[in-house]
Amino acid sequence: MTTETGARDPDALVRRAGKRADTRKDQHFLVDDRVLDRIPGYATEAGADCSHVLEIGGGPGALTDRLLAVADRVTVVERDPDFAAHLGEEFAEEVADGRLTVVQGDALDVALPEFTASISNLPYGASSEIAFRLLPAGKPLVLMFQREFAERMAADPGTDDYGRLSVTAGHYADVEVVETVPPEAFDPQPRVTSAVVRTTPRTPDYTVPDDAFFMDFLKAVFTQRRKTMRNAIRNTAHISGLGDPDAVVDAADEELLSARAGTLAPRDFATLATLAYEVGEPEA
Ligand SMILES: C[S@@+](CC[C@H](N)C(=O)[O-])C[C@H]1O[C@@H](n2cnc3c(N)ncnc32)[C@H](O)[C@@H]1O
Repeated sequence: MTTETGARDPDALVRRAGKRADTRKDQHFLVDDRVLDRIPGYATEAGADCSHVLEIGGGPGALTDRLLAVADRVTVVERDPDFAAHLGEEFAEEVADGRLTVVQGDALDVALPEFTASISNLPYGASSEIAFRLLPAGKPLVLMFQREFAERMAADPGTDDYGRLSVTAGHYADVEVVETVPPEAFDPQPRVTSAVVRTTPRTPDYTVPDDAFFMDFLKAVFTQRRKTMRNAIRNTAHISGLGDPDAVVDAADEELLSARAGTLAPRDFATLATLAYEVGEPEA
């Protein structure tokens, strides 16, 4: 059974999978054809290279089917063994001709293939960890998240939503929310609204001293987002691991020190983190 666009009917896919969704395993399946049909377009309209698309969390395969229509090759990672087996059977032809590879495993643990783009309706419970596994690959991503998470990821400095998540995501890519998706588009329906985010990789026009230290520094200063950076750097040395935060404050620019974390741009954090790394005696 297919829809008007020739894609496989999502409800029929759920039936053929022969298994009820388990919401404790983050199984909320997209069943709205219009949303399913639009998602791959967010990648293609931005010129993403779809020669090898990675999908995390294939479930019954409605999005997998749409991805196979735009990609030369798809790899899908699915943790649930029953859904992974279903994907192999439902798309046996594509598996046989090498266009689809099904990997049964946890997207946080399995070795990910070299991919040119990832398009996924992520499991809510692990969406942040999975996104930050994908972002450093420097490829275009189209990912579905909970709306609040998506908005924080895409937020600009000075807005309420702006935080560590916005800076870390913005360090790797330009981030935009391209669509919000209501609970009714899923079966079973989640309690929250979702949103599709598109990330376009970018090479920052600044450097950071060390990725891990940069992330620790951000985590630390955003625990005191309403304090001036002068106080935030001093008060959070136990989190950032700085042995001598006063040396950082003595060396830094007054303009950056008197600003609050919620208003600084990623390059400002990079400037301060570089200084902290050089003179603040970070833990080895
Ligand atoms: C929100 S559903 C999306 C399913 C399908 N792509 C869709 O759009 O209807 C998330 C899927 O991810 C799977 N999943 C959950 N945690 C996972 C993990 N850590 N690694 C890989 N797959 C996971 C679930 O079994 C489920 O099939």
